[in-house]
Amino acid sequence: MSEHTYDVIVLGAGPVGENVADRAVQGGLSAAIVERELVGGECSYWACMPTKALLRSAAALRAARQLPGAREAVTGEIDAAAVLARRDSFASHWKDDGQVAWLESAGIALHRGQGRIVSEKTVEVTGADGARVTLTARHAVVVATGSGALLPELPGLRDAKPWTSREAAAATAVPGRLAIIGGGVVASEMATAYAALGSTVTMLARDGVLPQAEPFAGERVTEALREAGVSVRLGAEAASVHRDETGTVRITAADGVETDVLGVRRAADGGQVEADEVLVAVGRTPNTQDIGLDAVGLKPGAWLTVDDTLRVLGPDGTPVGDGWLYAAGDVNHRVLLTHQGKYQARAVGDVIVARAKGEAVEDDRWGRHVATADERAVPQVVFTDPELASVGLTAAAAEAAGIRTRVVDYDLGAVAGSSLHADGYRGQARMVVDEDRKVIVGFTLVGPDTAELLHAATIAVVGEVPLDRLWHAVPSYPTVSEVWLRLLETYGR
Ligand SMILES: Cc1cc2nc3c(=O)[nH]c(=O)nc-3n(C[C@H](O)[C@H](O)[C@H](O)COP(=O)(O)OP(=O)(O)OC[C@H]3O[C@@H](n4cnc5c(N)ncnc54)[C@H](O)[C@@H]3O)c2cc1C
Ligand SMILES: NC(=O)c1ccc[n+]([C@@H]2O[C@H](COP(=O)([O-])OP(=O)(O)OC[C@H]3O[C@@H](n4cnc5c(N)ncnc54)[C@H](O)[C@@H]3O)[C@@H](O)[C@H]2O)c1
Repeated sequence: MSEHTYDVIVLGAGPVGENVADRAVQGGLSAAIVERELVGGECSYWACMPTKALLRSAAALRAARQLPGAREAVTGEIDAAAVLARRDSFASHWKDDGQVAWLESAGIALHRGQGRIVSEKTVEVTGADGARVTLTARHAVVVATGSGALLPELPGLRDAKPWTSREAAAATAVPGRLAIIGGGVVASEMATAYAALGSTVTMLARDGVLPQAEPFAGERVTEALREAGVSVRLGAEAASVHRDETGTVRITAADGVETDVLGVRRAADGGQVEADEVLVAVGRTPNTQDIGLDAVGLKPGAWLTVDDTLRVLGPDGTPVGDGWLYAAGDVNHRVLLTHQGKYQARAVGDVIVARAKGEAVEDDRWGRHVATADERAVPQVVFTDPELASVGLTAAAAEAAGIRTRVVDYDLGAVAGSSLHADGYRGQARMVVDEDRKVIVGFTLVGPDTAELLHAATIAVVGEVPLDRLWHAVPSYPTVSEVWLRLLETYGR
């Protein structure tokens, strides 16, 4: 068994692990990363990039079809094979040579295999051939092992060979009929993608569509999915799944309660759904089952709880050992998004360097070594059509947090820039104002091509820019961003 010592050892070479190691090396430490599959992680090969590639061509086609003059130039239908081929290239054909080359250029050592913590600051790596390597960290071990799809205990589900987000992202053919269990982000994006690629899609959205977002956003996306031919069954809950000998999957749905877009509640249709594939998209589970957590007194299979500088906390609420164990990204369950995980990674890499060098730790709110934005300023774009772009708190979440709020809504389609952007542009914007501090604590946009508008709102929320100063941030005419002015005018001066 070979042995190596580094300043920092990172478990998992997803986007988060890569960034932790990079920051540590940039700070003058040595770092090794352990990866059991592909360097680049879920995001690169089975999540963010391939799914967005599946969605993009249809969005461009929709945009062209909404404009006279351009519409006439669209003479055919979407070419699903070409979309899948473009997706393949965005998943780097499921090869990680490019990212391995980047690790080398960044001075990060790579050990391939399953990493397990065996004792304080010590990790054992078991390669595919069974060979073992022991790695010892001088300063820190960082768990960045991410998450996997959660499969609920549903009679018949596992035998029916369901798709998870991985199979949906990497499919080699478009199924004729696709059933989706779930109504969250993966379910909504994949319903949008596969409906556009030609599948007949049925969504069993037990808890509604995008229930974490402002209600108007989920309603607009539900409406749009239905306009695109998706059967959205709000309130319907899958009770059992069976794949017969012909390959057809039958999902029996229990009756539920449906709340329609006007808020009217009624009994939801149970019954059966038939499909060629069933995608299960009901959330994630942490990749901590087999990483040796028991060796340090933690529970295998659990999400890792962390303090402000992302050190893993033990059952007694204090950092494990002398604070040598950190967790960043999906695995700490703070925010399951790539950009937010990478933000944590920068804080973790830098704080490990600071502690190693005996420098001051800046762990006050918005300090260099903490991920304060995770608490109340998380931006997210859901790439449905229309897109949902949001940052910070919804009106309901702000109220629940005890903030005295005023909610301002504006019809996005009524902005001059929107009507130019697309004929029949439909959308809505909401800003949630903290009335005591006169700053924005939440912002949501739902409408075509709103993704790129989000960052202005993120800066306003993170910067806690006072509303009276925002009046001086004048949006250009005629852009969709003029909604900022309209929202301020509606709020009043
Ligand atoms: C379908 C889908 C679409 C998404 N789209 C977006 C999006 O558009 N934008 C966005 O911001 N987020 C998106 N996300 C979320 C995003 O994918 C995750 O937040 C992100 O991948 C988390 O990064 P991570 O590095 O923490 O974990 P991962 O990307 O999961 O990487 C963890 C790595 O650790 C490795 N690993 C695990 N255990 C071990 C071990 N014991 N030893 C060695 N290696 C190990 C894994 O093989 C993996 O490579 C999406 C998620 C899904 C499922
Ligand atoms: N564009 C993006 O930013 C993007 C895209 C995809 C995924 N992601 C991230 O990946 C993570 C996983 O996405 P996801 O869609 O799997 O999770 P999610 O948490 O967004 O949605 C899961 C949904 O399933 C529902 N649900 C839970 N158990 C259920 C059950 N037994 N039957 C029916 N419905 C059930 C929940 O109410 C929830 O609405 C999310 O945190 C998300 O932020 C981000």
